[in-house]
Amino acid sequence: MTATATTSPPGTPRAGARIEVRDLTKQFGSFTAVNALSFTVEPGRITGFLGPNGAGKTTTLRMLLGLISPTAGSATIGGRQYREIEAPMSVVGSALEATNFHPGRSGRDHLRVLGDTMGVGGARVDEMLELVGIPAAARKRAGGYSMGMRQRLGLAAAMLGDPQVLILDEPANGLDPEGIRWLRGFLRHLSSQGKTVLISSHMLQEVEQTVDDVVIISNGRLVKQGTMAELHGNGGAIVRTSDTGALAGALRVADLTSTEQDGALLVDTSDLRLVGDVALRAGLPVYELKVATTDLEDLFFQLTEGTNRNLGGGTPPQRDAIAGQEGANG
Ligand SMILES: Nc1ncnc2c1ncn2[C@@H]1O[C@H](COP(=O)(O)OP(=O)(O)OP(=O)(O)O)[C@@H](O)[C@H]1O
Repeated sequence: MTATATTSPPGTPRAGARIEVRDLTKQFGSFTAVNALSFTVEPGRITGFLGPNGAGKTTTLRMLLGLISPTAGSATIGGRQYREIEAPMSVVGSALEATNFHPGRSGRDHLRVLGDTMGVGGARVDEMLELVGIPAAARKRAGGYSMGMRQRLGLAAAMLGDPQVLILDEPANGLDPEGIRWLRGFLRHLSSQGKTVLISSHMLQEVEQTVDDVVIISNGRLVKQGTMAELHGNGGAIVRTSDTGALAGALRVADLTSTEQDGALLVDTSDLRLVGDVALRAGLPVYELKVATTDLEDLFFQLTEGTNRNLGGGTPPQRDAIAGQEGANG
């Protein structure tokens, strides 16, 4: 890795910084886009910031990055508001939209201009283009880039200052399955170095194999924060036999609670051998035995869409009509 003012010495991964959002609220006129939102994002983990379209994800990220001011509450990175951070691009890298490149400038030139403002040299630019897999394409005009290439260029820009914290808005958008797999490996590598990674998405399924933790919002409010494992649930075991009542009794004797579900039993343990042994001792056949998993798509829908204001509820105001009220930073 090329030594620059902002690059860590080789082999000494820097610890990331925690993101803390406390009672964060943003109103556009009388419309509350983000409503008393609180959550934390830990270093060394990939956190998915999830919610349906219009839930308030981008608005939250813009407040976190000091692009708009909160109406109330706070959003800090490593204990400081973005605007208080010295050399912020070496602490926080972000890609909010994949489209804001000058169309006539090559991807490489775009990064060079950005690098100049950060004191980062051309070698680092080329290294980042290599890292995101577009070294050749980066010499062409960004106006001709596919969505996936723009995403990769945005990522390279976010990484230029070797930041501890990476904040990406819908980074999987426009990537094909191979691109999503690549992104997963890329982010996993960064989090394993102790960096803090926050990515937004309106689809849980899109990022379910990528993220460790989730923050789910709907209508500007938090509906769930937890680990992906918690979201999947401990599940329990599902067992199917010839005599459900008899197996339920045998499980009870073994101190296991079960409930009938679609002709099978849902048992409050994820130890499948234990359930199989109980059935064997009771002389009952086992037709099916598996860990019960949560249907994430269903869960996400239950948590969010049912109350989504953008699906027929209250009408948000026209963006442009309100945007002018934001002042210079809005
Ligand atoms: N400048 C603005 N003026 C008025 N309303 C706004 C403004 N910015 C956002 N909104 C509204 O706030 C709500 C939240 O928007 P936001 O872009 O944060 O949602 P999101 O979760 O990022 O959605 P998406 O996945 O579609 O990007 C939406 O109803 C949006 O129309």
